[in-house]
Amino acid sequence: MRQQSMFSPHQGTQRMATQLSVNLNKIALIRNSRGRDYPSVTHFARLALQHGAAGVTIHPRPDQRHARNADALALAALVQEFPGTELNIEGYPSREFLDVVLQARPAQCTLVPDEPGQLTSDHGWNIAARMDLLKDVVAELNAAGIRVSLFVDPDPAQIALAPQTGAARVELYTEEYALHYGQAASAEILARYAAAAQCALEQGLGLNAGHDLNLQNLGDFLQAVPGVDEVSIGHALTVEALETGFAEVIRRYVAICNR
Ligand SMILES: CC(=O)[C@@H](O)[C@H](O)COP(=O)(O)O
Ligand SMILES: NCC(=O)COP(=O)(O)O
Repeated sequence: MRQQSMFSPHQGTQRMATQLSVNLNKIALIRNSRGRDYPSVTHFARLALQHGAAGVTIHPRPDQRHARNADALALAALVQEFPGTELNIEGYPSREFLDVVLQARPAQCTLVPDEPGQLTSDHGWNIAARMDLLKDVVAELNAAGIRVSLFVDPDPAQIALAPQTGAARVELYTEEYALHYGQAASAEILARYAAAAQCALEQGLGLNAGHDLNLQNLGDFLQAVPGVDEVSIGHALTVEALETGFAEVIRRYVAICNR
């Protein structure tokens, strides 16, 4: 049972479960550092789904430095083996990206306003400024039966515009929360995320969240921010998996060396 956070706007009420979508970008990054399919993105996707994840996420970037377009098709096939699970493909809606998404037909596509060479996603959409583009792209994806989520800052003014694009969900960009977690500013920041979430719910939007969420900061976020349908987590999750398993693997190698 999660502890109730002091910031929870829904204290005393039962929180609906949030779906975990495991982002496999960093598994792909290690794979790409050698020529073979090891570690295999589909193998780790399968492990995630076998162990209770509700879905998997990839964010193929234009330089294909981690998840690649081919991964989209392989993962689309894999989730079919796990009824009720979903593939989420994130990215900037270039023509190349949209063609990959339309071929893979994931349950969800998260549109992110990334520049081609961006290190990682670092801001949400200015929906007012990109309304025409977003309307066209969302219509194209919706026509293919793909639910669309828009990556947004925790800004009610932007979120209030999301329904005009036709998007069904928004994803709150959570780096600011994660960066300040446990610091003096965190209560005020969390309150802003809760207000942004409330705005999304009032607009009838589904609500996702992601970026730099981890085992430490996720629980308080979900207690304080109402109605989060899905979190997508990859970078910290991969590091945490290494931290959890590293010592044991060293122990096994040393045991072999000492035989
Ligand atoms: C859209 C988003 O929130 C990003 O967190 C992204 O999916 C992670 O991308 P990288 O793995 O390239 O940093
Ligand atoms: N949408 C966010 C995501 O997929 C993963 O972000 P991160 O956990 O890798 O920072």
